Amino acid sequence: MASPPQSKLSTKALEAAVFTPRMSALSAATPPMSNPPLPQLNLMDPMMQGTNTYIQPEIPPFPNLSQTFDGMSIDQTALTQNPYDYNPVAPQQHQQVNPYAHQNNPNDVYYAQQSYSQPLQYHLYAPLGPHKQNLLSYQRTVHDLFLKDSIREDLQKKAEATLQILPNSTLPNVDSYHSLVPLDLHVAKPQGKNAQPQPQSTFGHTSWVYKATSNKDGLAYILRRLEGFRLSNEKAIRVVEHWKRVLNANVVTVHDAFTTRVFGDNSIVFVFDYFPLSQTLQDIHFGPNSRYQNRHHGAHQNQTQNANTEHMLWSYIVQIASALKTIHAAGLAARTIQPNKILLTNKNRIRINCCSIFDVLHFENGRPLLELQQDDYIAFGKLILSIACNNPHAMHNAQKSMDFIGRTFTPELKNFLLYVFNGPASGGPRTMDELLSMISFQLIQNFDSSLHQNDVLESQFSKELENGRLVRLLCKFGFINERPEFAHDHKWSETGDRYLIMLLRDYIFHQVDEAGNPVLDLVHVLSCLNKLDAGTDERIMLVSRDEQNCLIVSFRELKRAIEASYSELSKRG
Ligand SMILES: Nc1ncnc2c1ncn2[C@@H]1O[C@H](COP(=O)(O)OP(=O)(O)OP(=O)(O)O)[C@@H](O)[C@H]1O
Repeated sequence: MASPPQSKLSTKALEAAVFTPRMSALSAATPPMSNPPLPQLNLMDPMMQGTNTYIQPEIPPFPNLSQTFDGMSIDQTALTQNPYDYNPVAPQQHQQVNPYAHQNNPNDVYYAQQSYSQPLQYHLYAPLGPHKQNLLSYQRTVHDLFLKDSIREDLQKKAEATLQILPNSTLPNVDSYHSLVPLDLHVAKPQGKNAQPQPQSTFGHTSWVYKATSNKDGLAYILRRLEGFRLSNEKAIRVVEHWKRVLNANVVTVHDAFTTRVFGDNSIVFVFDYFPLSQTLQDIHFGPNSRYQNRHHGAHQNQTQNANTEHMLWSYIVQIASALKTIHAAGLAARTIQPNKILLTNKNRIRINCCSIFDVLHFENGRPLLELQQDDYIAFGKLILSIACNNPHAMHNAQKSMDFIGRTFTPELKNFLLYVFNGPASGGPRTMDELLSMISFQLIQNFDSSLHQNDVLESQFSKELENGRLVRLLCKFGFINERPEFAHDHKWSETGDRYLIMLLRDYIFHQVDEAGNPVLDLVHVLSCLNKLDAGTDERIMLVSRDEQNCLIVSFRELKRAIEASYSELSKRG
């Protein structure tokens, strides 16, 4: 019998980390679920030939300045000015939630059907295995070999949200977009005497946000529809062409805008990039489910908490400054810097949403660009002030709020706010270059964090580097070994290549130790499969099942044998 391989991973360390026993223990503990039929994956030739062809599984749907300003105060005219007419109370009246972030609400118009609630079995991704400190430096757990569960689960949820559809939807196809799913749930309102008018969005029109799939490229997009809008000037909609060229990692890219009557009215639709499971800063910081809800920044928090809050604020400031730099350089103004129009798409990762809409809607107003851009700075300051004070109404008592900022955070933050509210001491207009030089140290710090984050992701991805190849190889094994229809075909199963492959499989998967116990060594399996796929010249000893014969054979020869058998199978198929 083949002796156990010299693996760097101890059998003991792996005992608790092997798939099968744990998975079955989990399934035993889990009440049986009425699972939908498994997706039909077509594992045909393209995959086996190493091409990137991927057959989309059918996913079952489920519901839901370097100048100090310390002695200065804020110019009251700047504070009373409200460039965007932003009313922080409005979002509460206009109750909207992301259906993917919440469970079904029976009052919701679209998601009352319980029947298609079928979440993925995330419990299967729970971290398992012994604690790191029990292991020696050369030992690894299974989880060290694959992508972190939290990242995989996050990506799974996002993919699931992207693929979600609305069964029995009566929503029409719009232009080249189909499979519309509404993302902002308009809560059912009482009818008749108590009927209330449909709430208006930031844009002064009833607005709807749909996720939709493009039939040009198959990708998911956001369609933002404004009801009852008549385009009076053809030129207005062409502004979007300028916005299409604004490519910045902190701006939600706009792709198109068109008018339509498919909803039975005159609507204008803007097409944006879709970021699954994103939430607005309004939801995150001031929403009913906000984790900051009962938190009072400042005196009640310790220094570490204040430092964390400031770290988050600088991250927001740097990202918005980057977006504004690109937007202003393109001869445009953002006009939507407000909490309900900034999306959080990942931890501390924000993007300005809905750019271009005001430019189209208020085209006729023709306000000077410089004025609009200066309004962006004030809106920027209001946003940061309200988040720093954890109070959407912080602007109502700006001086008190600024005193609070001065007591709680570093002087740099206060100086930043004074600059965006008051402008430079020289009295000229604010400029992005001046602002950026003021916050240059924070830019470097954020750049550094983002490089660290890249390194973490790269090391995570490297763990999955070879998995695609190995799965294809395992599939070939599965196709070749133990074919019942060829069981009595002497030529197929008993001789040459197939015999070698069978012994190789025993060598890789069916090793036993001196006491005859199975050796479940994942590192041995992975290293054999990698050597086999590479076709190395390393030779191994394969032992027949009756222990009467030994064969010394290289991985290169074994690879050739697998290729030959697989091509014979595909010829017969
Ligand atoms: N580009 C996008 N990608 C993914 N989700 C989005 C995108 N834009 C909006 N959403 C989702 O749609 C929800 C509603 O967005 P919306 O901008 O209408 O916010 P709102 O608070 O309802 O603002 P308003 O009062 O103007 O309607 C957001 O909470 C967000 O989850």
